[in-house]
Amino acid sequence: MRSEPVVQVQALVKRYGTTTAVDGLDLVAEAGVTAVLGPNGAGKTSTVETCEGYRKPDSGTVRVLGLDPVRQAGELRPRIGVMLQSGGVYSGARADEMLRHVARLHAHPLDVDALIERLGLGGCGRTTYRRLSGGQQQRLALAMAVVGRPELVFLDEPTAGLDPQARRATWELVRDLRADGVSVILTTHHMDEAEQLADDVAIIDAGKVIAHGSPEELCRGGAENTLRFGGRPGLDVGSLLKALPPDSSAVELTPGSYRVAGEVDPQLLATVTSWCAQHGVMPDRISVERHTLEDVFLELTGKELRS
Ligand SMILES: Nc1ncnc2c1ncn2[C@@H]1O[C@H](COP(=O)(O)OP(=O)(O)OP(=O)(O)O)[C@@H](O)[C@H]1O
Repeated sequence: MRSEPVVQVQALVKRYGTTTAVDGLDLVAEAGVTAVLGPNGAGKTSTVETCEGYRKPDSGTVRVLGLDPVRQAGELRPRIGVMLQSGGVYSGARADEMLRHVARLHAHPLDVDALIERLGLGGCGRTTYRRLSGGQQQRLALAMAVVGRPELVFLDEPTAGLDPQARRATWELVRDLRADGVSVILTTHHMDEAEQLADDVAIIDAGKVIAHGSPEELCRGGAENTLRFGGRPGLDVGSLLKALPPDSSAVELTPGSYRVAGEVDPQLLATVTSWCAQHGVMPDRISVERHTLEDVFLELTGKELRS
């Protein structure tokens, strides 16, 4: 693993006329998989395209693998892979030709045939790009981004519109890239994708990073998690509260239905069950409601993600 961050963005500003798409954004991505989440128009694509060297910052600094993506593009380009949402491909070329062409531009490419099989493109190698389905075009774009064995790959919504099987194949490929020491910056609208794949998540809203951390850290840092259990009505919740860590709460919501809120971890679960044992309470149900990244996102931005 590299010790220096793969991406360092400081006070980035990107404007289009009177629209400020990126508004003083700071982001540090370490080696591994970083997911960039945000509602429509949050500035994700503008940020990522600036990192790829396709857009020039209005102000601020961007370093990718320690290099300036605009001024040192010649040095950077062979070391990164870029999956564009669309375009950049000659639509009359055959899928396998394009992939082999990109592979030849790199010193140590992946095995093209294995990659074609891997992404379920085996049947369409001889098909021209324009005749591929949307999902096939997307998988081909992914293959072209990774075939050169880059050190860092930018994937802009890699699974948008894919069927579940192609989505799983894409996830597997991202996991393999990570295992091979390749870092990935991934924009996505799928929370489960971020939760499944990312070491770190940056949530962007209105051109700024508003939260950054591992999925676990972000879920812990959001609203409290809760534990619910059912027992006989009228239990002494004051006594239960004394057994719990200081920032917890315990209430009887309706007769016989109890809710404990706070940092719900295995220790807290053990404390509640042990308190029940000491007081001769046999819970008839017990459940832990963990906050998902989706909840955290909604709390922070007040917006739903496009699905
Ligand atoms: N080339 C452009 N010219 C003018 N405005 C633009 C341009 N590209 C983006 N914008 C505007 O900048 C803002 C941020 O757009 P950007 O595409 O970076 O956001 P995003 O988070 O990637 O959104 P999405 O999830 O919808 O792709 C939006 O208001 C968008 O309309």
